[in-house]
Amino acid sequence: MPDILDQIVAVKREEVAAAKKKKSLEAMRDDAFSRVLTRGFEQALRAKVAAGQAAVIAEIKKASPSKGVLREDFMPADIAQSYAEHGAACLSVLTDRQFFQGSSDYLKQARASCDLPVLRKDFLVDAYQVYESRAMGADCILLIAASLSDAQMAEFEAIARTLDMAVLVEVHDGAELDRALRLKTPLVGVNNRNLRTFEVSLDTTLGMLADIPSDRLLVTESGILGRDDVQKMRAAGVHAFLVGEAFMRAPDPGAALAALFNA
Ligand SMILES: O=C(O)c1ccccc1NCC(=O)[C@H](O)[C@H](O)COP(=O)(O)O
Repeated sequence: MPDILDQIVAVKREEVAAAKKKKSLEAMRDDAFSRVLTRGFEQALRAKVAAGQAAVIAEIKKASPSKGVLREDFMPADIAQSYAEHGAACLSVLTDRQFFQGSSDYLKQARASCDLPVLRKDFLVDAYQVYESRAMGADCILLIAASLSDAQMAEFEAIARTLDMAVLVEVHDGAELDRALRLKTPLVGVNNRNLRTFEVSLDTTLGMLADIPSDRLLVTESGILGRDDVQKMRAAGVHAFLVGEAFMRAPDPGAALAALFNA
């Protein structure tokens, strides 16, 4: 039985093949280039850190493979506005439908309701999806080292750069970090969740800290649930966070962000 990451990648390949039949690569590329203005994703993170604050990428996700449905009352525009009012640096919006109950419409609604830069949180397996990400309005894409070859990561990053999109490269171990550091992007996410087993440990980030060059901006991802977690990270010199579940389960996700990071 293939693990969950392999299942997701297989579905993504099928989705891309179907999408290309509806809209060609050339047409998608034209759409992407017609959207000229990106919002500065890296700049938004760095501004928070420079101000001595936590830089929070606040996630909008209805459900996940490991936790099921996180939030019934799911209104992406309202959630995005609340995040913006409570000091998020950026948004992350799940667009995968099958495994996360996400949608490209959610990304569009969230981005239209505030002025924060937006990460398209999905599983990219084909260059087509990089253009598609920009066409739907994303300011940043995610490259998951566990599911991409070096050549794919370099190709997708190069396309993202031509579209003025930021790239967050995600790793989970030292070997993936070595590969990620061959890219140009300064944004390195360390996912505390093993995407194949769902095991979560904040020691994943803490154990890799020393190997991340100082010119990279480390984003710790997943499993940040309480103020102790935030304090532990900040004491270790980690100031950028990607958080989903802790906010999604709260009545007001933005207020939960403030309580976790600003109280
Ligand atoms: O969240 C999952 O269950 C999951 C399963 C398989 C692949 C990816 C998955 N999540 C993506 C993420 O990395 C998280 O949504 C993100 O880092 C936020 O994590 P959390 O704060 O723990 O919701």
